[in-house]
Amino acid sequence: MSTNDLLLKSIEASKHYPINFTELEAAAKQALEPGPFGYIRSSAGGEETYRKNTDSFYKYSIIPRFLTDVSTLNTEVTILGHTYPHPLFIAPVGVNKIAHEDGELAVSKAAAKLEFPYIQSTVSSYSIEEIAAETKGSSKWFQLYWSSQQKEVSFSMVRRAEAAGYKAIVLTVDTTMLGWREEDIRNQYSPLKRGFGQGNYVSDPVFMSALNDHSQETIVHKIIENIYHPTLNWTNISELREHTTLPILIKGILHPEDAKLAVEKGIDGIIVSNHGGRQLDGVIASIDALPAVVQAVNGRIPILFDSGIRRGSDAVKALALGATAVCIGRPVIWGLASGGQEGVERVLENFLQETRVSISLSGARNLEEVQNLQLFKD
Ligand SMILES: Cc1cc2nc3c(=O)[nH]c(=O)nc-3n(C[C@H](O)[C@H](O)[C@H](O)COP(=O)(O)O)c2cc1C
Ligand SMILES: O=C(O)C(=O)c1ccccc1
Repeated sequence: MSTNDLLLKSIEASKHYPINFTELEAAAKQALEPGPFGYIRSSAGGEETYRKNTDSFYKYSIIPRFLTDVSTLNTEVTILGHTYPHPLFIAPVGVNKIAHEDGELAVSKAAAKLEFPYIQSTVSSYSIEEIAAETKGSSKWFQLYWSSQQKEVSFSMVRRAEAAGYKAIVLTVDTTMLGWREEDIRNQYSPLKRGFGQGNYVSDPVFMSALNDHSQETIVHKIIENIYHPTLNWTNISELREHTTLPILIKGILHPEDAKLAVEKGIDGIIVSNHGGRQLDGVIASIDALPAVVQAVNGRIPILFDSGIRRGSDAVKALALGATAVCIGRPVIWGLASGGQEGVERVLENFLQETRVSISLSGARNLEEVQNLQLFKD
């Protein structure tokens, strides 16, 4: 099918669903209680970085080329030995059951259907094995939150991901502790304290066997204790390296020197991200951090990107600035909250089609040509 056929198809398919981010968020607000809605929507401190993440995209304008014959389009991207049909990934987002009962199962199934690689969070409501069983043959990566009290739990989860056919490990390094999130304080809302996000822990033999008892209170306490990991450092990454043959990516890089260090330490890829503004408020917008990181890495490892991607043209800008692929966060969860698996499918379909149309209308026919697009910066 040509891009045009697909575009018409998605116009039809989206008839009953919200289309853009603002509409999706409004629909999710209707569907959710203030606690869960606030948890997903909000970010850290005065939400300065949250606003900057999206506002900063406006500083970059695409300068299109015309008369290039854009009748064909190939959006394939090869990352760490695997080829993916498009450079759009699902960002790791935990505790999906706060948005919808089907949680990560709905998201991963929608992702499998539309061939978006799925990055599963450590704090998922469903386990690695439950998701793998429902999405056989699809591309999946595993995001790891380092277990500070029991690093054997980290190694066990990584082994399980490997056994389930996941293709990479994403170690998140910006969440040694949760950011200062005023909305959650206001709402007195902590998903972990309420027992969400346990799927990978309660199914983990190493985690469970170390507990004194299997009461909810003990499980919650131990997860919270483990997820607070301020000691995380480069030595832990070497240890992780010894426990998996999968490629390791680091998520949360913003400084070019950290990007260089990652390359020097043998890390296989990085994700430029500020966690959607949810960690340190006042940090640089993710899109503004990207160019210097791209320069520092100089093509040696793939660079994924997230934080602030709201539509296809945002993805094109990030790719043009040197990202190998981009990850979509909150839009997916709003789709989940408002329409379950079907809602996520609509969001992904719209993202895909807008990205494809945007690439073609900027005169590019593949991702190499997208990378060579010129951007004007205000
Ligand atoms: C509700 C919620 C939960 C998240 N959970 C995780 C997580 O478990 N692990 C992780 O690495 N990032 C997590 N993130 C961050 C996302 O991976 C991503 O960096 C962020 O959503 C990007 O910002 P955006 O959604 O504004 O585009 C979470 C984000 C949200 C909104
Ligand atoms: O809220 C988040 O951003 C996040 O990464 C997280 C951390 C612990 C539990 C649930 C989500």
